[in-house]
Amino acid sequence: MERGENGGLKGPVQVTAIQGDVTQAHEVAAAVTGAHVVIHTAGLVDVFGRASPKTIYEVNVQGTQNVIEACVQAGTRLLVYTSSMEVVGPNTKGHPFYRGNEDTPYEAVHKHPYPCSKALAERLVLEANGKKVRGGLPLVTCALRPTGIYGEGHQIMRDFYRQGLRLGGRLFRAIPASVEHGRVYVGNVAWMHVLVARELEQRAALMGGQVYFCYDRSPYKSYEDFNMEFLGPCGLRLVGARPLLPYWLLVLLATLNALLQWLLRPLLVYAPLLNPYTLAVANTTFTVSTDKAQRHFGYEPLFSWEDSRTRTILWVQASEGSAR
Ligand SMILES: NC(=O)c1ccc[n+]([C@@H]2O[C@H](COP(=O)([O-])OP(=O)(O)OC[C@H]3O[C@@H](n4cnc5c(N)ncnc54)[C@H](O)[C@@H]3O)[C@@H](O)[C@H]2O)c1
Ligand SMILES: C[C@@H](CO)CCC[C@@H](C)[C@H]1CC[C@H]2[C@@H]3[C@H](O)C=C4C[C@@H](O)CC[C@]4(C)[C@H]3CC[C@]12C
Repeated sequence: MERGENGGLKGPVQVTAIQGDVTQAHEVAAAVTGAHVVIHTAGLVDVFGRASPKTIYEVNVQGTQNVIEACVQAGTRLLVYTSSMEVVGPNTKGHPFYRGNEDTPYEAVHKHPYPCSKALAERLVLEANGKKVRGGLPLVTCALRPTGIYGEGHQIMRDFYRQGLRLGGRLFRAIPASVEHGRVYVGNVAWMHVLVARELEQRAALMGGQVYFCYDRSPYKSYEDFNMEFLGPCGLRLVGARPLLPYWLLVLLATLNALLQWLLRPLLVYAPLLNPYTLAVANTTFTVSTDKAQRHFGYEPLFSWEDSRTRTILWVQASEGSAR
């Protein structure tokens, strides 16, 4: 194997897939045994009410506890956790977080099961830093907090695309363009994980117990305007310079959806995109501006904004065939 541009090993890599459920401690233990570093990214991402709060807790919190325990038992010293921006916010009060960093004061108050579970899991991971693993050495942990991830495989982007096609090539603005929402390209999120995994051992004193926002040079825009960076070149247009529906009506629709979800629960899972929580997230400014990852472990985005945009557009276009 030779060294690549970024100093990493280049060439074929052997991957062994081990399938397992993080809620099953013995399955996690089997997967972790013999590992030098663990990147724990598994999670139940549900802000739509598809899964019960109990299931979200079991996967995201109990699952993370199982991963920590497996590291301790197996003597694995390095643990990287995929947390989320939602551990910080937007909070239930709708306070904006504008170009914030890891040290920006913010009242992180959550009620929804998903951010609550991510916050609890992140705390478990950070508190486990320094815990003795088998063999007596200390565990070194850190947490990465991506903002809204986009790129190939982004299901919600595909859903918006299909909806736009059904509506004759149009989407209708619901959120003011002035509300900025942080986004990061999936390849850069992955790259940041790889760098942390690579550097954590050497820089344990600096990086152990730390949190890092995942960021790149994607532009600051509203959720809908950002999506149009990809959906526009795929033939869709966003109608309206301002939201077409007044905010109070969106709140009413979101509340009706929540009520319907509750009423229909015994019969079926009704989980539309719009609910009071997703509306609040989409309608609250949350953007990150930081260089902590660069300072601590030399992170630079692997994919430029232009590359990230092109790759995402190509993926959306490729999904067109299956959309019709
Ligand atoms: N999508 C985002 O915008 C975003 C933003 C910030 C953080 N995150 C975090 O990134 C991680 C990956 O999210 P994603 O958006 O790729 O979601 P995803 O649903 O595509 O990936 C989650 C993965 O976890 C696996 N998983 C779920 N339950 C499991 C279980 N019980 N045992 C083992 N594996 C299980 C799924 O099979 C899936 O492969 C999650 O931890 C999520 O909280 C996502
Ligand atoms: C009101 C609609 C008009 O078009 C738009 C609704 C969009 C919402 C469904 C999404 C807006 C923001 C998204 C979330 C955000 O990007 C960050 C997240 C963090 C991550 O850990 C999980 C996914 C998510 C919660 C993401 C989910 C979808 C949105 C709420």
